[in-house]
Amino acid sequence: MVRETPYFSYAVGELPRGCQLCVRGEKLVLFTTGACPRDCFYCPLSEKRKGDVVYANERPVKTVDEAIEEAKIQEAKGAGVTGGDPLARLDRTAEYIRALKEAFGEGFHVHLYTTGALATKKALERLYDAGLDEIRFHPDLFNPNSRLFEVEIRNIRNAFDFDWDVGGEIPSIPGQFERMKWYAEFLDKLGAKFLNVNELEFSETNLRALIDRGYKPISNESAAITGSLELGLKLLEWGGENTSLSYHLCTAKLKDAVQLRNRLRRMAKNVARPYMEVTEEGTLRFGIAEYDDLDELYTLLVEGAEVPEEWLYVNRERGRVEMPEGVAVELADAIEGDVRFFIVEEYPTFDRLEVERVPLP
Ligand SMILES: C[S@@+](CC[C@H](N)C(=O)[O-])C[C@H]1O[C@@H](n2cnc3c(N)ncnc32)[C@H](O)[C@@H]1O
Ligand code: SF4
Repeated sequence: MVRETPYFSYAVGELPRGCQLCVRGEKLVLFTTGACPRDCFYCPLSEKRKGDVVYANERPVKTVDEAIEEAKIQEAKGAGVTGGDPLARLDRTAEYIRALKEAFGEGFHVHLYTTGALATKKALERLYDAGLDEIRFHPDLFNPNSRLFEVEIRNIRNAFDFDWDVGGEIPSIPGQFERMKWYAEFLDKLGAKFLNVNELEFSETNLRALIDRGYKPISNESAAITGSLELGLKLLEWGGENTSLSYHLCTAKLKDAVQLRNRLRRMAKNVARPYMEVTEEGTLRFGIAEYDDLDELYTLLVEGAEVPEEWLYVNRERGRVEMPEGVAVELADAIEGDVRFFIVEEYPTFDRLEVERVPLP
């Protein structure tokens, strides 16, 4: 019953539509607020994202138009609306969903993650009217002292009044099999479509709390927590036999090696300048030269070394001149003095995260 997918994940039944697009890197990640009524010990949000901030992928946005522009760069076919709890800023969340649907058409698939704490019938109606296609609930299952759990569970029922896909999405927390099973049965009785289970991962902000509870990363190279994947698989095996839900066990490796890589590749082809090479990984690879005086450096390269101007780009923000990799290699050999040459690899994301820097001799 449980099958391994081509994306390093596991499934019972069909993948939710939101996941089908996400694994191909076709979902814009729209973070509409860091505000959240909960305080989960495993919360992965960075300090920066815990505020009332809006991001489209890695890009901080102030307007709907900026989010639409980001979706265009990615050639996104849908969006996953996340947070925080997007319902904590309902007006803004509904505005962004509506605007994306208007800009890209009805077929642009939008799914949303929520705690359920604020999912009144009225709030859900607003999201439905804005065009939301799929909703995923993550109630406070693993907190025995929860103030919100009862309300969240009651609110989930409200979602079945609308013609959209309803499911659950929870992390797989070692030691919590009974709670996970309980939630699967609850969703099944309501007639939900799916339950997604995430392999538990640590981040900078939750590592201490996870270690204090006895959880450990599986290795130095991975953010995944020991035992989470195995427990998720056990739930899928049980669920496949005992419920009619579809299940998707989403692994740390899927997020890293498949979803992110595919999204980067889609973006890279649209942001690469002519002197940049797009790698298999979806990163941008090119050469750079650094020197205190960029104008002097530019003149040296054009007049002294006779590099065609169209191969050079003066990036003042980053304090460097950019060029094709091969040109940097040749110049590093030919030019003596204080100019420093490197080959760099960067993400094609708004923040242009540098992932590799090799100095040229
Ligand atoms: C990152 S959250 C975003 C929406 C909302 N903040 C929430 O927690 O539901 C999306 C999903 O990630 C999962 N999740 C939360 N913390 C996690 C962690 N530390 N590792 C892996 N998955 C996690 C939950 O299953 C949640 O449904
Ligand atoms: S519901 Fe999500 S954002 Fe809110 S505290 Fe839990 S993990 Fe963090």
